[in-house]
Amino acid sequence: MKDQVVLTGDLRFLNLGELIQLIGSSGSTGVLHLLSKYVESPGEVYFKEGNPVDASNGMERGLKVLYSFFGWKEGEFSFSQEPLNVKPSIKKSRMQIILEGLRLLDDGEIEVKGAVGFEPSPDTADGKGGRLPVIKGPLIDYMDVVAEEDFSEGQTIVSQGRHGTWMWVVLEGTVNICKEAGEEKIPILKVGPGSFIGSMAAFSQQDEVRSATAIAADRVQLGVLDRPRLTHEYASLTSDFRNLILSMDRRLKQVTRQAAMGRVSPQPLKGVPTGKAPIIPKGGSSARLLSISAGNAFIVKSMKQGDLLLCKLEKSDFVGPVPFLNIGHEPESAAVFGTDNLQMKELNTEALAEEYARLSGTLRNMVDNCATFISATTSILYDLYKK
Ligand SMILES: Nc1ncnc2c1ncn2[C@@H]1O[C@@H]2COP(=O)(O)O[C@H]2[C@H]1O
Repeated sequence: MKDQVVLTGDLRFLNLGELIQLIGSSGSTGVLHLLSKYVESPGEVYFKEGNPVDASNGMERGLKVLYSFFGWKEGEFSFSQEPLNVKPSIKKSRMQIILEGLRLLDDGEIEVKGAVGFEPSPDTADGKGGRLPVIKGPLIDYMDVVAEEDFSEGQTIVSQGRHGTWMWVVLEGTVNICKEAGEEKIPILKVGPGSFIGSMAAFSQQDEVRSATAIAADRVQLGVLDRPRLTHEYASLTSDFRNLILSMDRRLKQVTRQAAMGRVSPQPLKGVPTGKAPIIPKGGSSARLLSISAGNAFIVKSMKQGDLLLCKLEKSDFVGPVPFLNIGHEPESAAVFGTDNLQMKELNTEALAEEYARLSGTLRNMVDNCATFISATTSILYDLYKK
């Protein structure tokens, strides 16, 4: 493969977090070159299939160097697709890196290189302030946008508990995603252009209950998606792929519920068979992708503060790494425990990867976006639990 520069630009317009998301959504392998007149040597971030695996600046390498690039507020970048010749030293998921990088920057732990200072922290949906990252989706495929809708700041787009199956892609502006608990609206995430609103479970159901409330944080333009076309495409997928989509949707709902509870008080795990050996240990490199046919599995993150249950899985849910998605759970950052009656069958990851590659742009973006939401919400959950 010949080295090929596929993306160049100015860091004032696309920051490192956005670049990582962009390169991540294209699944590219190559090197991101950074140049800043405020730093002596150029920086490099090495991407393997869309994930940063190493970074270098002068003689220094690794995750700390990658975080330092979040402080490069001015400069130029170029990304070239090329084969990699580095030993991966970074194991964190894209979203964990972005969230941690932004947090370190906000906390003043990363030196800002350039004339631009800190951006003010955006307010949260409840007006109490605090930092919520904005999650952007992959580049929008306008093929499936059938209409546009405008919302003004503070307007509710969907309300938790209401029924509805419409789906949108954010074209412009930012949307606050909140969980409602009694009178309280608990902010979970902000989502920006390219992100989707509306659960993918609606593909398999005539009726769906909204799992959260979405409120326009500023002037928002949404693209209404061609649900009949997307539902038709969904129906044409293999049952394994449909189950994968539904299972991701359930994971997102569970971690979101956990994150909302975590804001009230951290919930330690109950009733999880952690006394037994895990069926997938954290970091286990030989983990396969499995589907549950009976019993339950529990995804558990072990932290200094104690074990944290991320989700409880049941029949038809997948367990183990999905090679083409990064949700930041097992095996790289969490372990899996199973009940005694747990039965699983192995999934054909090659066939699933081929099916993923054949998806329409919009459906693939929705799947990727859901994975990013899971990973981002899980990172928020970790942060809450640490406090
Ligand atoms: N943790 C989350 N991160 C991002 N978006 C979410 C999250 N939880 C819920 N949502 C969105 O909020 C929407 C509420 O309605 P739905 O359940 O149809 O679909 C939901 C998702 O699109």
